[in-house]
Amino acid sequence: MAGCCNDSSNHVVVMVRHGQSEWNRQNIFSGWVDIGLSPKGKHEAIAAGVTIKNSGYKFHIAYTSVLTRAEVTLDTILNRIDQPNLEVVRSWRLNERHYGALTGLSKTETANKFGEEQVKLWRRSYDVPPPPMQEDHPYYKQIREDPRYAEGPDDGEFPSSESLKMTSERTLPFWKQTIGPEVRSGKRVLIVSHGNSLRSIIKHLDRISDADINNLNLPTGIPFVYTLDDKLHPLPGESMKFLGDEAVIKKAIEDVKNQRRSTLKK
Ligand SMILES: O=C(O)[C@H](O)COP(=O)(O)O
Repeated sequence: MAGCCNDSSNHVVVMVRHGQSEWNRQNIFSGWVDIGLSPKGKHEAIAAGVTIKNSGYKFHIAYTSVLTRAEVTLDTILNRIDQPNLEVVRSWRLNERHYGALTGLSKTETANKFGEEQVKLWRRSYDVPPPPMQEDHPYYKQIREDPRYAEGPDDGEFPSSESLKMTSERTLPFWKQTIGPEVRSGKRVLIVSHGNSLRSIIKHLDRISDADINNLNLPTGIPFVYTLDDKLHPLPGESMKFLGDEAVIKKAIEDVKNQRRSTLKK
């Protein structure tokens, strides 16, 4: 099987950011709002499945968030790789970072109002959270009263806005206590999640500094591979290896980076 390691102390984890969502397409902050995939996102999910299949990967278990855009991307991939019945663990801890008061706002209009620099801080800095979502926010009730959160997060954990650092405080315990032991036991793991929840895991794995994490933009729907040692440290040169066509990958990364500029007023 391609992508397999004979050395049992090496562990393969494949990660994918969900395909483009309707709000990615419209350039709107989504966070915990349950927005579905756009037509392009559905194609990206299929393409991700084809790429993973062509690379020969098979999995023992998959992890995803409780948001539909990630679940649908995962299901699409599993169908393409002929593993529709794979064990799937869903957790709110892999949700997108909570975008607080910015949720539902246009990224372009927000940049026009608060300035590009401020929006870049909110979107990409390590420890600057967006303003909190108050109870009168149009999406507050929809998120807080969603039955999928009946089992958690509890009131104390439920975010009203999250920086990347705050996002890490829920993703990394899940990585270390739930996913990590499975990886170490020899299971091949697939994770389908979100731009910022994955950035928080990548920051940890690759020991990226608080300053440098600013520059990491994850493309939608492009699978990438980590090969880890027994301590779950990436092997040299085996971090974040994107699968697929190089030009497509480069363009997808640029598209995410330039999102806020796409219709910025002159
Ligand atoms: O929540 C969102 O709006 C996106 O999924 C991630 O957005 P970002 O690239 O602006 O962080």
